Amino acid sequence: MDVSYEACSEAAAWLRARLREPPRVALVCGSGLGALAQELRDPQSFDYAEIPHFPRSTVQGHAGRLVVGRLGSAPCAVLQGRFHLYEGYSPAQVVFPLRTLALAGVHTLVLTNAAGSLRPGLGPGHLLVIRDHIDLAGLAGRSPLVGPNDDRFGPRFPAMTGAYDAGLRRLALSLAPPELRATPGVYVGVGGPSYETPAECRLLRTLGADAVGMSTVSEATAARHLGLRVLGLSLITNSAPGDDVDDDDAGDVTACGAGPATPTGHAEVLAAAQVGARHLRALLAALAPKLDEPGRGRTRPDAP
Ligand SMILES: O=P(O)(O)O[C@@H]1C[C@H](O)[C@@H](CO)O1
Ligand SMILES: Nc1nc2[nH]cnc2c(=O)[nH]1
Repeated sequence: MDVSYEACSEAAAWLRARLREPPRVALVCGSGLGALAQELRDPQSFDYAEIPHFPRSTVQGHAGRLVVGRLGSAPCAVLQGRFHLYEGYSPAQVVFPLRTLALAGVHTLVLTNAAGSLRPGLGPGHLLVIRDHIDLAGLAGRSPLVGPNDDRFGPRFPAMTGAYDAGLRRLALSLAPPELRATPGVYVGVGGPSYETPAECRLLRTLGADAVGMSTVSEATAARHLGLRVLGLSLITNSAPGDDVDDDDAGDVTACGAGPATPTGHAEVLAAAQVGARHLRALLAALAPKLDEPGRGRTRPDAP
């Protein structure tokens, strides 16, 4: 698959030729969160298979469709389906859709995901508003920015301090419906697709993570490289096994958060995400007027 700047530009031009107006905000739907696209007015919809160079979704709960419409007054593109490293996609393939949308006009990116809680008291149905992340794959050399740098995307060495926009985070925390018990925290991205062992959860907690998932970090890294403003929202679908869990008996014991210890399967993650999606939709509707601002464009502070 061609992941070059030229391929992204071709996909962006294909979209722009078909859209009533270029998108300025993009939203990536996490597992089971595709219903977030229902917030869009006057939607236009495209299967990923139609869009030049786009990868294909292989995971249940990721429809593989791009829906573009108005979120409040903001022209918004919703990716109903994302790509994960465990599907066999390279980091550059994982971030191809958001690079395309940036070239099509997007300046603000909302990343959502379904995640496991590592923090006591943070349980299924709660929302972690991402303050910072730990990119385990990226730290091990599987960043989407590895390889020759194309300066047209962004600089060779982008800063990742303040990667998640503080203003958007404050807004999300203040506007979230009370049912979501929204709290700021750190998301750790792991490779998957197996869920974590109790020992791995202990390790991740020691690293300072509050929630664990298999996505988002590559996208946030590429988005900052592009100079996009990023908001990250983790809907907690399960608690990861805690210190109190006997490794031989992990299924029986309630773990560090409320609710069931460790997901026993993706179906449970999808079911929990679908329950929380209703409140996330309300949050998006409340955030909509703040996501687009006249005059705002993609910023590349340290671009050459
Ligand atoms: O795309 P997200 O991060 O929401 O999906 C999560 C992580 C895995 O893909 C899957 C595990 O159930 O859900
Ligand atoms: N890695 C990981 N991803 C998830 N996505 C939803 N729940 C989980 C989890 O417990 N661990």
